[in-house]
Amino acid sequence: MLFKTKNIYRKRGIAVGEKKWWRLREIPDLDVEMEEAARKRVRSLTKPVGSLGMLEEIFIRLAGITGETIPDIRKKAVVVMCGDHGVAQAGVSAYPQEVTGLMMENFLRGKAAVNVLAELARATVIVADLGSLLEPVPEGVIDCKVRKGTRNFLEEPAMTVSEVIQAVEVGVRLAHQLGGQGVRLIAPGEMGIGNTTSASALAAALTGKDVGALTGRGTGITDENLVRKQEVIRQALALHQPGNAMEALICVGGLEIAGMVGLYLGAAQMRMAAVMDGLISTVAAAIAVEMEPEVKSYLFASHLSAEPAHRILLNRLQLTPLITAEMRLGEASGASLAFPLFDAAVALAERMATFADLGLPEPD
Ligand SMILES: Cc1cc2ncn([C@H]3O[C@H](COP(=O)(O)O)[C@@H](O)[C@H]3O)c2cc1C
Ligand SMILES: O=C(O)c1cccnc1
Repeated sequence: MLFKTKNIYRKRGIAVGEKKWWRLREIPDLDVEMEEAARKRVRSLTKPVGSLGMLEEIFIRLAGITGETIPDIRKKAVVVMCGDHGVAQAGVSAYPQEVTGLMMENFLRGKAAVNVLAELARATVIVADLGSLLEPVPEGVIDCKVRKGTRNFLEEPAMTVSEVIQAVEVGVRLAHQLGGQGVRLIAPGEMGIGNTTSASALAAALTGKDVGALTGRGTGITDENLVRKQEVIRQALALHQPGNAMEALICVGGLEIAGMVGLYLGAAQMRMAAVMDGLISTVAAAIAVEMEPEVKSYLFASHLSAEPAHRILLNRLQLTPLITAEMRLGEASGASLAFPLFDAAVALAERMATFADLGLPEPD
């Protein structure tokens, strides 16, 4: 049976937007005094004012996030959230659904792109299964499977309210655990064949932008399949008519995307800086910001994906990507690639001489 989201709420009696069930802790404000001290420190360094560009901004915001004069960001984690998508049956990806499970095993062996890049950045890689079709969940993967794949959102909402709640909570709790272990920089990543269709539909629902303008080729689909992908998204949005971000997540989202929403919420609650990757992670971050606007202060954009919706979402979040490398992979590969820039930002502020060290007056 087809039904609209509002009816789901009525059926289950859950006021998803009002109860703030994801708020395991309050999101702390940034430490503005520490930010001010960091800004002063950056100005005092032996270089023209502003010449280290975004590296300066990173250092200042990290100081505000951590409350530390020299933020200790040695502990970094990449969390690859995995889930399959019912809509993949509509022929919207260039690859079959089995690839999701195969890639999970690849992550475990340390052989995926994200493993290589995370290792270079000395970041830990954690893999969590929220909804893959793979059974049993391989040892080494965190088993938090809510359901084997989402429903095909061309026919019915992808998830139920309670499934979304479970998946978001997985992310929030995982972020809390990592924060408790001293992780200061987190990069939510994902694996899920078909998830650029889900993410583009979410981006369209969030921004109201034209589906034709924001839908890309994901894994590299043909012209013909791109037209089909756009049609799938239009049909799904016409069917469900989501009225807000949470309704959109329920109707056209994914389990791994909901889990990433939780990671961003949990990261902010734990004063962790969250580095976004490409389209899928950014749409999850944008949903988290809709749920809790304070999340935005904890977000950093790593790279600009070739997916057109990514630029649109970054503009909406008013964030500038550090890297433009025409990547379109996901997994948190772009975020991992950007991790060393964060170390660079801190090292520069910590180790450069100041004008005072040279016996020169500071710039006005
Ligand atoms: C081998 C392989 C490795 C990947 N790693 C990330 N993705 C990326 O591609 C998928 C999204 O694209 P689409 O919507 O077109 O299916 C996601 O799983 C994403 O993380 C991969 C895709 C493949 C094929
Ligand atoms: O932007 C992304 O994250 C992306 C793009 C294509 C395929 N998978 C992920």
